[in-house]
Amino acid sequence: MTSAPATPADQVTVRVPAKVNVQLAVGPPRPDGFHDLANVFLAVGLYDEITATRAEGAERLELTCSGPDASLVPLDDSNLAARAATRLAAHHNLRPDVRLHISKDIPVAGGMAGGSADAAGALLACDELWGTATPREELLAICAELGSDVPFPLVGGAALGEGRGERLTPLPVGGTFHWVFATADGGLATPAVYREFDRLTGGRAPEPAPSAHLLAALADGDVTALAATLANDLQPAALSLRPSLRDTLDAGTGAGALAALVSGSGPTCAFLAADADAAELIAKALAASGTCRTARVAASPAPGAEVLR
Ligand SMILES: C[C@@](CO)(OP(=O)(O)O)[C@H](O)COP(=O)(O)OP(=O)(O)OC[C@H]1O[C@@H](n2ccc(N)nc2=O)[C@H](O)[C@@H]1O
Ligand SMILES: Nc1ncnc2c1ncn2[C@@H]1O[C@H](COP(=O)(O)OP(=O)(O)O)[C@@H](O)[C@H]1O
Repeated sequence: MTSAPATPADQVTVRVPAKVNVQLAVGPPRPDGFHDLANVFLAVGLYDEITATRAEGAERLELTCSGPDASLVPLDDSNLAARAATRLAAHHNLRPDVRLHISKDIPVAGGMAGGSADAAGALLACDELWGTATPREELLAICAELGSDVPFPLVGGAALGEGRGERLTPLPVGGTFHWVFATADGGLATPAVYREFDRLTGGRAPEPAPSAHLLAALADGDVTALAATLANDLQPAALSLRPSLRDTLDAGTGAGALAALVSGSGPTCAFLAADADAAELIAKALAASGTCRTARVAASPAPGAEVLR
């Protein structure tokens, strides 16, 4: 007996992770305004879900968003998920007749690359919905056009991002790391944080390089060694723009975190815990400290964007 031919799905949902930068080494500004980076991305188990639904004959792409931070997400053409779907349609000479829904759990403008995650998720969801089977290399190239951070959530796990962060080399991770993420009221704009970095460094930062100790700590799954090597060159700039983050970092280390740092351009603060139980205790203490909006636990590494069946 032969089975019926598969019919294309009318709806596809993709789950896609947030990131923390366990090392973010930033060089001087380039002529194009970007900065060369040694950006060690680690995917963490906080996820957005992107659902793409067939909308044949629709005048234009439709976009909705749900979740506690939904009101902060732009629903116009500037939304990175919408831009991703439009870009993939153009790549295949298709009309972007699709309805996208973002179920948002990643903090918005928090330095956890939620918008980038949505773009990567939308690309994968539309590729599956339209049956376009875009080769991985082409998907990654489209991601890199959309933003420096967009290729990573497609891949997940851990990776070194070079250039402006878009050129990825996967990294081995030898264990599970437990984190607490303290979100803040109000975001920080990434370009403003890079500008403040340039002001603080006088535009003369050294060329960035990955730390061999940090890569070894990741590969060994050694939480103590990782805690000793976490580094974010954008942290002084984020603290300069938002001095109250110092209280958040101190509250987490006071509650037993092995290390604390600003996640990427901030203002979310990341705390590395010895294990899952310690992470729960640190999250409770942070929530009670009055120094953050929410405190969430998450484990890493997390997988990259994946279709949920
Ligand atoms: C800082 C990081 C760390 O992973 O992320 P967040 O913490 O904001 O999530 C990234 O570098 C953010 O990447 P992403 O948000 O994709 O940046 P893009 O859209 O490519 O660029 C936005 C703006 O950020 C600045 N930018 C970004 C990347 C880079 N290597 N150098 C830069 O100077 C530029 O001002 C650029 O115009
Ligand atoms: N799908 C999206 N989700 C969240 N923000 C988005 C999205 N698309 C565009 N944006 C815009 O990108 C800005 C940065 O958002 P986000 O990616 O969450 O933070 P960060 O760059 O700090 O990691 C937001 O303030 C918002 O205006």
